[in-house]
Amino acid sequence: MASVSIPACTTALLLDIEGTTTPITFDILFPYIRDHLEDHLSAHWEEDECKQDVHLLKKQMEEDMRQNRACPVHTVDQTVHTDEEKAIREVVENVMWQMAADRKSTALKQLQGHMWRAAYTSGRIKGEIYPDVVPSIKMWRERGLKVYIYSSGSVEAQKLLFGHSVEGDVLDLFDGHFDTTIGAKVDSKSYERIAERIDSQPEEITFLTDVSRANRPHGESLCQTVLTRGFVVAEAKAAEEAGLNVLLVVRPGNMELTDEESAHYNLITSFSQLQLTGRA
Ligand SMILES: CSCCC(=O)C(=O)COP(=O)(O)O
Ligand SMILES: [Mg+2]
Repeated sequence: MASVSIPACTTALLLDIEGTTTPITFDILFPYIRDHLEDHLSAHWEEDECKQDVHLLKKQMEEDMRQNRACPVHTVDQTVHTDEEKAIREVVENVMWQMAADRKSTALKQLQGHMWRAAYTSGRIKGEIYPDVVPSIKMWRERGLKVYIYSSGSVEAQKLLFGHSVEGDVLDLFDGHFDTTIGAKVDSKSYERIAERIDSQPEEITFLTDVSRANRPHGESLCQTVLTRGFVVAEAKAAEEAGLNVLLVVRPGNMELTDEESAHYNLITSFSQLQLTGRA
């Protein structure tokens, strides 16, 4: 395995989760949402947290409609009798649609985090982490580097995943967490804000991520992707624009890179390939 050097001025590593520290298939977490969504909404509909989640989802739907983004047309099924059942069906429909399109809206991610909480704390699910991740982070920290997470998953969901991982509670490996409340991962301003928040210059940060452009669900045209997501620029490009050093992480199941991207970015298949040149 070839090693890849990071600039000697690097003081911090910023890590994506899905496709970078954790398998992209997420074959436990996302199916859990699909299987339990309706029951979760029915059980917690009158509680403040659930009301806030639904409020945020409704604001997102309104924004999507204002932006002329494709969204589900409500086709409430005939078995639905009460206003509450109808409202729940509409939320379910919208959430399923957002998940099918792999939307990264703060509203969706907040609801998912709240739903996963009970499953993690009861031990029903555990956060997946690739085996090279924990030893590498420990080594980077021993060499004086700070390590942060920046994921579309909410900070609460991030902490649940690393706090209840297959390797136990590894939360103390991280110096901080960022999610889309600081800005979208495809917006270069988000990376500038993170640099400011961690008191670093952008060029002192190395960002490890899997996504170089918008994920396009299988069979969807580029035009559909632009309509449903409202962007085609990706997080690697946005981070680069902000002045960060970017490494693309190639893991099983990640989106295939174009020849141009493979030539442009430094690629790693394991964190253990990172070489900390010029550091004590
Ligand atoms: C934090 S666990 C859930 C991850 C998630 O919901 C997600 O969308 C991952 O996106 P990422 O930015 O880590 O690729
Ligand atoms: Mg990712």
